[in-house]
Amino acid sequence: MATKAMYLSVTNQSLLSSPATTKSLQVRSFTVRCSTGAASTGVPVSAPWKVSDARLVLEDGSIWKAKSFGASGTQVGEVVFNTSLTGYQEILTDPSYAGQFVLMTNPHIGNTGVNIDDEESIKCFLGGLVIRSLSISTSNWRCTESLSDYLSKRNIMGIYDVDTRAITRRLREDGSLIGVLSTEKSKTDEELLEMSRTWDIVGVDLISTVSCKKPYEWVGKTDMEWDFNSNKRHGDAFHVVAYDFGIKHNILRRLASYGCKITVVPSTWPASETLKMKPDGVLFSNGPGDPSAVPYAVETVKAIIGNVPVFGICMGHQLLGQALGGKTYKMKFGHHGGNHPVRNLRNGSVEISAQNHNYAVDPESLPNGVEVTHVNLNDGSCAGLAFPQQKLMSLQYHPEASPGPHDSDLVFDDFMELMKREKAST
Ligand SMILES: NC(=O)CC[C@H](N)C(=O)O
Repeated sequence: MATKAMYLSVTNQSLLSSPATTKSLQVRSFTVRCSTGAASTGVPVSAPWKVSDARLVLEDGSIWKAKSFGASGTQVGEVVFNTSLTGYQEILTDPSYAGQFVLMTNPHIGNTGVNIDDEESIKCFLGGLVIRSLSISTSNWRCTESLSDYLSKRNIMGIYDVDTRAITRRLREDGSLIGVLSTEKSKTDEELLEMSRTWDIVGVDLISTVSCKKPYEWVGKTDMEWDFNSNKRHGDAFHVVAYDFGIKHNILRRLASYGCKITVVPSTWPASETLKMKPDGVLFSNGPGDPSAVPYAVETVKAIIGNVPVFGICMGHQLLGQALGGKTYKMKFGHHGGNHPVRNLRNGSVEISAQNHNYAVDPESLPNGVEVTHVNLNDGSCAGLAFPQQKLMSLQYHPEASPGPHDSDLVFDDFMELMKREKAST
């Protein structure tokens, strides 16, 4: 197996570096001879490299031949591109990607394998993974499994050897597209195209498919060696109720590291039950899909705001925007990556942030008194809100993420301050 992988590497590299087909063909015959010894017997052998066995059919009619890894089958989803250089495991386990295929623009994926510490939830909720090149070996001291085995066990489809740059350009020009991934030869291109054109992600409640089913307590903190802001803690122990719309574990770890006692509740948990618990604060989490498709969650948020300090992250921010009377809209291709510059309008500083969203709050639609606190510097879209009168703060991006920079982590301090002020005033 290792030998086969080695030859695949040689073949692929040569194909990439040489424009001459003859040269790549020479390398291929070299691979056959050396890996099987068949040349000496003259017996023809099947190619030791993997041939295209999967298709990605986009709703615009384009068909992309690819090689499969992970699960087989047929799956429909919205294709989004993510520009992060690292963190594919956190992306795979971020429940906000439910219903979507993530295309990584970084061409080389799988090189650090996967490990037991980087999971952001209990499973992979995304529809599939689309990459240019699948690393043939893993090299990382924390690695416990290869990406390929990991996806197979979780029944998630992946494809590689596909022109991710060309697809990304198409998504940038035309906006997000629905696609169908298939390894099933029996399905025609037309059938797959029809599937992509009849499925939609807009207006679908996806948070109910990822949320926990009953409340639970969370105690795990960020591992000390990864905790960059531990000297800033002031030692108060706040009780936070965290609404699980698809919550990432690192949000919970960060709150635990700040000394919070955390009760995680399902997306349908009634506001009245939350208020009965008399929490010091409520967190509305990230989550998948269209914020307009979950009016019950908006009603819950509406019933809670004003009563206790609240913090919304991503989907939570969008639901707060709607609960305040504002509107959300679908962006052309959204923001998915680990290096989005955001300006904090309160102090003028710029944060490099991790982002993953296709929807945004329209600041023009918000009532007077609501302050836009953060702006995405790539396109000027709203990246954060505050409404001090209602003890409310929110971010459209991910302060808990660690794409390299930890610039946004201090916002958890702001949430602690909000709860501290409220506690002192009551
Ligand atoms: N990460 C999130 O919470 C994503 C929010 C929402 N599903 C969007 O795509 O905009």
